[in-house]
Amino acid sequence: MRVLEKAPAKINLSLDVLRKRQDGFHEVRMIMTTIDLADRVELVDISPNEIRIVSHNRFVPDDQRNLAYQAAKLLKDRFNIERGVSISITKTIPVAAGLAGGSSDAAATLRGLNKLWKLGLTLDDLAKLGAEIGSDVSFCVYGGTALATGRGEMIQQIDPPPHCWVVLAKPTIGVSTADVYRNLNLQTVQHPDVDGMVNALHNNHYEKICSLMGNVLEDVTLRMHPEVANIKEQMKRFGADAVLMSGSGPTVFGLVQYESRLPRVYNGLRGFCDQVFAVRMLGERNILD
Ligand SMILES: C[C@](O)(CO)[C@H](O)COP(=O)(O)OP(=O)(O)OC[C@H]1O[C@@H](n2ccc(N)nc2=O)[C@H](O)[C@@H]1O
Ligand SMILES: Nc1ncnc2c1ncn2[C@@H]1O[C@H](COP(=O)(O)OP(=O)(O)OP(=O)(O)O)[C@@H](O)[C@H]1O
Repeated sequence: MRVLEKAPAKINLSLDVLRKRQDGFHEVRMIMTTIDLADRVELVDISPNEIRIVSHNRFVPDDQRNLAYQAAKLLKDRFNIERGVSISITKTIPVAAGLAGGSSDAAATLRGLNKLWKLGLTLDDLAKLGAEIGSDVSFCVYGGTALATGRGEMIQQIDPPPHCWVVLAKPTIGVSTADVYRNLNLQTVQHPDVDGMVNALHNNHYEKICSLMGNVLEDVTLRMHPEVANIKEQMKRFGADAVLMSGSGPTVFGLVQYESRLPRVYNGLRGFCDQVFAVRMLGERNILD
């Protein structure tokens, strides 16, 4: 049997860090939403009792370091599954970009194996398991739009953003999430208004959403990689309505309300960055069911 799952990327419309915890993680309050930029994960039964990763992207590990491998191993061990699976990952989401590509592949693997192995688990069960793999995996199990708290694994679905376009530009550098959190100085951060953003989404207020976008990790990554600031500047100059770095970066995204404005922003950025995408928001609930 064969199961195909879509693994969409996320962006953070708002990302606040409250404190550092005893376990080394940081307590966050952030708003994540799914966009129409997705990897494809194909799961196929194989006769040897093993997990095989197939990916033609040289930046993606094909062994136990792959988050999709870890997702399959977790289900196999937890539910004593004596079956093999081949996991083919077709990457579209840039790697180490702040877009949760690996986390979304892991989440898609959890959803897909739940079907392939007929485990009968709910999305809540899968999200709980996903938290054992990484902080962003729980959100990626559900997709949609959510307020994420704890270390990012506590998910509350909220209203989706209005229909608009998202332009993404990923500079050639990769960023380590652990390094960015380590270099964050909580004494000096400007906290974004996360609750204001929840309200703006509820009221479907596009201009308010644009004005409230904020990410406390942005300054840290900008200090480490000044070229990210340049991309932000260019994206504003070419006409995006609001511009922010996603997650720990380095990808910068810009919101564009009118399709007529899109070519100017997209083509303008292509002069600065190899990896530029123009996609739709995909923040509605239950898109992955
Ligand atoms: C930046 C975000 O992508 C925003 O959505 C997430 O907070 C990071 O999620 P992630 O990549 O799934 O992170 P994990 O794989 O769980 O953790 C990677 C590293 O980031 C740091 N980390 C991550 C999440 C968190 N709430 N606090 C942290 O300090 C830890 O040093 C951890 O070892
Ligand atoms: N399925 C996968 N796809 C991409 N990278 C993976 C995968 N599994 C493991 N990795 C490893 O994880 C690292 C981070 O990649 P990923 O694309 O998930 O980062 P990210 O988008 O910054 O994640 P996040 O936004 O959750 O912090 C990569 O350098 C790669 O070695």
